[in-house]
Amino acid sequence: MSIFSFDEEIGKLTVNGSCAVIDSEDDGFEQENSGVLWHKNLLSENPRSEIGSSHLAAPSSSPLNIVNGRRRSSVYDKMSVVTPPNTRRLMLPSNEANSDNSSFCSPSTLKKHGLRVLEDFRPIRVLGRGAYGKVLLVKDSHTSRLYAMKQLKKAEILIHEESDTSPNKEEALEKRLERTFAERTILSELEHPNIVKLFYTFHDHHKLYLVLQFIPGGELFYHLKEQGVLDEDTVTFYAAEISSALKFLHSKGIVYRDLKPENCLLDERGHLVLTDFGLSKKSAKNSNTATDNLLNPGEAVDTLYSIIGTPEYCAPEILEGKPYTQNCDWYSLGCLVYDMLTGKPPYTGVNHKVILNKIMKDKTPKIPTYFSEGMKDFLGSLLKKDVTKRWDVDRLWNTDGPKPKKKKAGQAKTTSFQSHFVFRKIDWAKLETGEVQKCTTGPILPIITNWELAENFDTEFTEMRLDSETENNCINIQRLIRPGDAQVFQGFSYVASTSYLERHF
Ligand SMILES: Nc1ncnc2c1ncn2[C@@H]1O[C@H](COP(=O)(O)OP(=O)(O)OP(=O)(O)O)[C@@H](O)[C@H]1O
Repeated sequence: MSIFSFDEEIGKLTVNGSCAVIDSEDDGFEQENSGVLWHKNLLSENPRSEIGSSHLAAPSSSPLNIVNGRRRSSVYDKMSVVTPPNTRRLMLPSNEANSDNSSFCSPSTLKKHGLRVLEDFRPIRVLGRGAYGKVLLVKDSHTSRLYAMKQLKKAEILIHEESDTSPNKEEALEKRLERTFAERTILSELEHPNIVKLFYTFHDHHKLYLVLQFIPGGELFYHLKEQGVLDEDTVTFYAAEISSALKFLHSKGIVYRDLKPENCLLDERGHLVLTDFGLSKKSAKNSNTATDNLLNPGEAVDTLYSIIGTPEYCAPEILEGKPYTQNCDWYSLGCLVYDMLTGKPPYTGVNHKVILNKIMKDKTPKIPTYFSEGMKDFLGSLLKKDVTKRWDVDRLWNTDGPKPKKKKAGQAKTTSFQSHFVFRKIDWAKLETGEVQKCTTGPILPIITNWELAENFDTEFTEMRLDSETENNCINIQRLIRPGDAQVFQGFSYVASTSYLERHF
């Protein structure tokens, strides 16, 4: 199905491609005054901001970082970026193409065309917050089903830092737009038991909305904070579920690029679900082909160049600004496994340069001597800074043919990732068909007495008032969005197929 079909259909119904502007009462749940973006509040309340005012001035592109304990936000384009040769450019509209900012339609028009609108959902509480907006627990007013609604503020995506005088402003904007569409486009094409499901997307004057499956067990980050460290069996179970999701993504030509505990959620049975595909990248090679047109086993997706991700979990080749492939995700898996076992990733630092220096100084990461021999071997193979010596897991992956022999602990060479000693208790065949996820429980069973309470999410979010934005230091959105800017979000709206919706409810 064409990913841009809905808005394009509606576009045809309008005169000169313009639709009615949504009334001010159709704004988001937050009861913001129409057209107002609350900057000071966004900054002071953002729990991920540790940092000084220069970072705070630009939430959309800042390396927002830890404040409470270990929480880290992803880094976008703050660091220098070499333009990827295969980046698909979004066409920015010319000013005369649309001079009234009205690339979206009224709720009644959207409804008529089977699209969802904000008023279909009742907000219940805040689940989390990221660089561009909040994630809310919402209830469908028609069906009473619960969803996680990710809201992205258009102005945050469109505006530039006033201090940014670089000639590449337009290019940076294109990249932000591309990433915004990437999450919606990539998720709408995927179905895997360890990847969050996307049901609907739509947009109004101020925001873009992604209506996702609500994963009630909270972030792995939250459970790590509660438990400190996890035992090897628990960690290898999660590593197997993440690997299955990563291998699936790579086979579709997608690099995830943002593996970290904050993006790993636990479902009601304690199985791991990857969320936040805002930094994922689909290979240009097969972006115009059917989604089931797989790359050959082990074939690399296009080489990428953007420095992106969360530095503590980033592969050295990304931090160095070198070209990289999907193999970067396997290095990040090594960092995450190390983090779950020890309480922190192998290299930490205030920015990517500090982390890179530490990686370069070290011959190999310091793997604690108390780890089992199998785990030392596993981590040593994933955390190789030289990508040519690192495990090429996509090539080593093996579920076909006879069951591979399990390797002994400490055996460095393995012919199959799945047959490594650390995975000796994993039933890969059942994991990959989704039977494990459907019929068994994971090692940590989240306590859920009432799904609407979102008990496994940080109270700093769940106790946040839904209308917490205050009127201080507001910036009028109309001054920030230039005529024609809003047009760039055309094509964002989406409804999953009926069979997909039925399969997951
Ligand atoms: N489907 C979901 N179910 C439950 N909670 C969710 C879901 N999606 C996101 N969240 C919560 O909201 C938080 C922020 O979501 P997400 O990481 O997608 O936002 P983001 O803006 O991309 O963040 P970042 O700036 O860190 O990249 C998550 O860490 C999680 O706690």
